[in-house]
Amino acid sequence: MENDKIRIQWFPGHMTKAKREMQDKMKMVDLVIELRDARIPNASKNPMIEELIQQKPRLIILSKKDKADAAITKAWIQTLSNASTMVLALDIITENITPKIVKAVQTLMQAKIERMIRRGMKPRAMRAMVVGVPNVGKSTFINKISKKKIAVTGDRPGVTKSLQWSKINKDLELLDTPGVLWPKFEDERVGILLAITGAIRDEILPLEEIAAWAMRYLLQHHAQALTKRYDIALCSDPYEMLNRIAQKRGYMRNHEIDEKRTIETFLRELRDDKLGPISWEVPDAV
Ligand SMILES: Nc1nc2c(ncn2[C@@H]2O[C@H](COP(=O)(O)OP(=O)(O)OP(=O)(O)O)[C@@H](O)[C@H]2O)c(=O)[nH]1
Repeated sequence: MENDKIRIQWFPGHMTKAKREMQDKMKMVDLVIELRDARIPNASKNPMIEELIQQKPRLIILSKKDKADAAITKAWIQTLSNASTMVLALDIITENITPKIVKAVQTLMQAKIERMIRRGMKPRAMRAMVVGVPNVGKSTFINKISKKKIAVTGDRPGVTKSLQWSKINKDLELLDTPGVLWPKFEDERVGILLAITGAIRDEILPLEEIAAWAMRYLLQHHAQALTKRYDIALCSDPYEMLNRIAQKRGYMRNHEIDEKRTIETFLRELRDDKLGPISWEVPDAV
C-alpha cells in the first residue's frame, strides 16, 4: 500500500517531464554531480541514472556522511568508484565543501581538459549540473557552493525560465537549479528506507511496519546501539523490542502500551541520530 502512495508523487507525467528536462540539460554540461544519501546509497539512487547521464563523467556525493557509519561509507566509496565516476562523502552542512569539489572536478575532467589543449582549444570552465532524488541535499549543496540564495523563478505561462549558471571559480560553473529525480519506488525496501531516513512524510506510510523493519535491522547490525540507548534486554522479535522500550520509558495509556507514542518516539530518535551514526545499506562486497 505504501508504495502506491509514494507513486502518486511521481506519476508517469512527472517522470517523463523530469526525464526530458534532464536530457535537455545534459546537452549543456560536461559532467554530472549526483547526490545520494550516505546512509542509503542504493535506495537514494534514481533507477535510470546511468542511462540518463549517458556516460558523462560523474561525481557522486554521498551526502549526510555525519549521519552514516564511517567504515561502511568508506566501503561504498570503493564500490561505487570507477574510471568515469569519482565518489566523495561529505557533511554538506559543516564542511568547507568548495575546495573539495573543485579539486575532484579537476581530477575527473583532467583528460578532457588536456584533450582540449592538445587540439589548440582554449581551456574553459567545466559546466556541471546537480541531480538527485528528493531530500538528498541538492539545494543545500548548491546554495553553499555558490555562496548565495538561489532565486526561485516563477512558473508563469509565457515566461521562459532561462538557465542560470553560478561561477564557482575559473574552472567550474554550476547550473543553479538541480535536477530532481524519482526514486525506485516499485521496490518496497526503498520506500521503507526513504521513510526511516525522513525523505518521505510519515503520514503516507504504516509506521508500525517501518519501525519493525528498522528494529529488525538494528538487532542484526547495531545491537549495541540499541542496548546503549534504551538499556533493555535484547530479543529477536522487533515488536517485543518496541514493547520493552515502552515499558522502560513508561509509555502507557489506560494500563496498556501506548504503541503510537512508542513508534513515533523510536522513529524520531533514529532520524535525530540518537542511536549514533547508522548506515541502512551495506555494499555487497562487505
Ligand atoms: N546532517 C546533514 N544534513 C544535511 C546534509 N545535507 C543536507 N542536509 C539536510 O537534509 C535536508 C534536505 O536538504 P535539501 O537541500 O532540502 O535537499 P534537496 O535534495 O534539495 O531536497 P528536495 O528539494 O526535496 O529535492 C535539509 O534538512 C538539510 O539541512 C548533510 O550533509 N548532513
